Order: sequence, then structure tokens, then C-alpha cells
Amino acid sequence: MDRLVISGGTRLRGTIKASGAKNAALPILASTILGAGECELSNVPRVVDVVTMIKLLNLLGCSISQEGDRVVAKCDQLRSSEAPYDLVRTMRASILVLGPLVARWGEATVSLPGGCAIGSRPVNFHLAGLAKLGAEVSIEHGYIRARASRLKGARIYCDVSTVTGTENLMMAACLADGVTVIENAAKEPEVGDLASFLVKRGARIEGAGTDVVTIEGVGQLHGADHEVIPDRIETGTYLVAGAMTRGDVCVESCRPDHLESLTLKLRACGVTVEEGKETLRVRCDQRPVATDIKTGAYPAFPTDMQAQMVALLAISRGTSVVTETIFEGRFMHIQELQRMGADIKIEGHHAVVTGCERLTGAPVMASDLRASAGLVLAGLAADGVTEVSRIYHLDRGYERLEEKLGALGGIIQRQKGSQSVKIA
Ligand SMILES: CC(=O)N[C@H]1[C@@H](OP(=O)(O)OP(=O)(O)OC[C@H]2O[C@@H](n3ccc(=O)[nH]c3=O)[C@H](O)[C@@H]2O)O[C@H](CO)[C@@H](O)[C@@H]1O
Ligand SMILES: C=C(OP(=O)(O)O)C(=O)O
Repeated sequence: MDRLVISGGTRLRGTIKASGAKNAALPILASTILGAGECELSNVPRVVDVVTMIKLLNLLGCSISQEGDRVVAKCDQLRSSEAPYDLVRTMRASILVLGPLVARWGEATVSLPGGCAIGSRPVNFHLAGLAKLGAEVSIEHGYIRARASRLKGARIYCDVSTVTGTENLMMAACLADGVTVIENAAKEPEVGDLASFLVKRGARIEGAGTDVVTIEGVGQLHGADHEVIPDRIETGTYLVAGAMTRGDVCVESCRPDHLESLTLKLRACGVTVEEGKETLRVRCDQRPVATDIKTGAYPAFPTDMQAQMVALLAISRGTSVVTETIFEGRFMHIQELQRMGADIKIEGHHAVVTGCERLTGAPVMASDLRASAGLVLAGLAADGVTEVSRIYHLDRGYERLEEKLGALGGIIQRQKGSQSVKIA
């Protein structure tokens, strides 16, 4: 298994470009099932989750090819309506083929996503919503089975705002008879990006990006071209890296308006943040100061940036309270940060972080995608060498991470399998 070996203590400086958003590209790719006609997508990140989604769609009968950041997709016929456990267990977002398959082909068999290191992640709202749209839904032998000769528009209220749940139901409703209204819909920018793509393909959707989305079903969707929005979590990760290493980092081709909850908190920590139209630059020449963080649904502070901010607060002046409200098991990075000298106590869904002057490099183990990112940032700011193992989690969602950090002056190398790397 690959590991990252990081020699900490270098101030990161320079400019890098944001990649396309994984969490927008995945539902957009899944939505290609909804109609015939070629779709050309650009700014698609080259990450393992995208490769997995393309593999799954090809298995179902779509024809998808990727070259660089461009993907050409066509879905004229279906070979299978089953998303097998082997693929779904590696990527929870595979659940996103459920709504499109039922809507276009009348049936779907999708493995229930496996357990995940960030807590229980039920899909009950996806299933209840599909049932409201008239699908017959059951769970058999670990698989969700859904059938409907034609879905029918309905009013769907989600008790909790769910990102992939909203996306699944919005896609399904595009081909339903009549009007669907999703209430307490997720407002994340990735939901809005999916809706823009669907509208280009002939869907009738209003209100995406607000908590009430209205979809009027149409007979079919056609092909369209689309550029995926920049990845706000990847952007945020590099900004926090700049701040933690007392550096000067600029991320280009990003969306500052999608990152306001983060830039507000970075400023509260004493970091200088400059916003351009499509750029964000952070500068920090002293120890950041403590601030409290509470994760929540967009536009609140993203849970996907929590681990990275905990790493920053671990070296800040003062004590911060970090409250995780979305996933109960999303503090796995804390135990590893403690191994690097961080002073953090977990009290239920709060982490009390008392900043220390310096972290010290150590071997640490990644438990999920953003926990891994938090550990990499801690390693960049720490004294000495940090080895982050199980980085297959990182590869799910960060494109060319070592290359981008290396371009900023970070000393970071990938160690393949049992190979050992010496860092001067
Ligand atoms: C591929 C993708 O876009 N992943 C993102 C998506 O995940 P994902 O869409 O899985 O997360 P949700 O928005 O669904 O989860 C939000 C909350 O709702 C709960 N819930 C969700 C669905 C359901 O049927 N029942 C239920 O109880 C979850 O347990 C969680 O507590 O949003 C999360 C929250 O911003 C992010 O961390 C993930 O990066
Ligand atoms: C949790 C994440 O992804 P997923 O929902 O695909 O597990 C993430 O992107 O941080």
C-alpha cells in the first residue's frame, strides 16, 4: 500500500490551480444515464472516485471515455441495471445511479453502500423519496431493488438535508410524469451544478441551490456539454496548508463565493485572505489564533473541511471547540494528530483543541479522505518526518496532491508498496 512521506517545516509559497469538484462530477456522470445523446464534460478531476464511477457506468452499458479532464459520455442502451457490491463498497456515491436507472429504465438493483469510517450513512431518504415517486422499493440480500414503469411527480420532504439524496431524487424526477417538489433540499453548490447540467439537457428544474427544488418531468433528456465547477474542498485544503505553514498560497480557477464559511474562519484565525474573481490567496506570517468551528449543511462550515481545520487549530494560539454535526464518527484523525503531539480532547461531538507551538512528525494512518488531508497538512507544518499510510483514501478525491504541494515547495513523496524513500 502506498504512503506519503512528508518532511515538514517548509513555508508553502506559490500558485496552483483548483481541479474540478469530485462531488459535482460524480452526480453529473451518473446523470448521463438519463438520456441518449452525447455529453462532453470538462474540468472532470482525475481521481479514483471518477474512475470508479466511469467503470460502473460502462458496466451498466453506457459508453464513457476520459482523456485528461474531458469525459465523453453516451447512454443509448442498458446492459445491466445492477450496481454490484464490489464497486459500490469502494465509493458511496455509486448510490447516485439508483434514481437515474429507475427513471430511465424502470428498474435498478444497487448494493447498499458499505460501512464508512465517518459514521453511519443511511440512505432512507433516497428510498422514501423514490417510493413517493411511485417506485416499488425493497431491500434484499444487501441490495436495494427499485422498480417503476413510470415515476409520478410528488411532494417530497426530507427530514434532514441530504446532498446525494437531493441529487438522486432530482435526477429521478426529471423523467417523472408531472411536478415534483423537494422540500428541505440540500443547497450545496454541487446540487446546483448538477441542476445546471440537467437543464442544459432539457430538464425543467427551478430552485436548485435553495431548500425547495421544483422539477417538472419531461419525456427525455438530450446530450449537452458542461464544465464542472471547481472543487471547493480541494481549494480549501490548499488554503489551510498555506496558513498552517505560515506561507503565501494562491489558488486559481476557484469559486471564492463557495468558500465563504472557510475564509471567514481563516480570517478569524488571523490569516490574511485576499479574494479575486476566481482566486483566493492566503498569507500568514505568525501562529494562527484559536477559533470555534461548527459544521453544518451549506452555507455553514463544511464537514469535509473539518479535519483540515482541526489540524490548523492544533498549532494555533489558544483553545478552540470544533463541533461536528453531520457525521458522528468523523473525528478519526484526532487520535493520529495526538500521536504528533496535538492536545485535543473529544467530548461527544465536540473536539476541544488546545493549540501547541509545534507538532512533531510521526507515522500516522489515514482513515478516510479528509482525515488523510488533515494528516498531510499536519505533516507539512510539523517538525521532522511524517509518514501517512493508507493514502488510497486521498487518491479517491485529490488530483495530483503531491505534485501540487510540491509546486508550492512542500517536501512530499509517494512511497510505493514496500519501497523506502529517504528524504534529506
Ligand atoms: C459524494 C458526495 O457528495 N459526498 C458528500 C455528501 O455525502 P452524502 O450525500 O452521503 O451526505 P448527506 O448530505 O446525505 O448526509 C447528511 C446527513 O444526513 C444523514 N442522512 C442522509 C441520507 C439519508 O437518507 N438519511 C440520513 O439520515 C447522514 O447520515 C448525515 O448525517 O454530503 C456530505 C455532507 O456535506 C459530504 O461530507 C460528502 O462529501
Ligand atoms: C466524505 C466524502 O466523500 P464520500 O461522500 O464520497 O464518502 C468527501 O468527499 O469528503
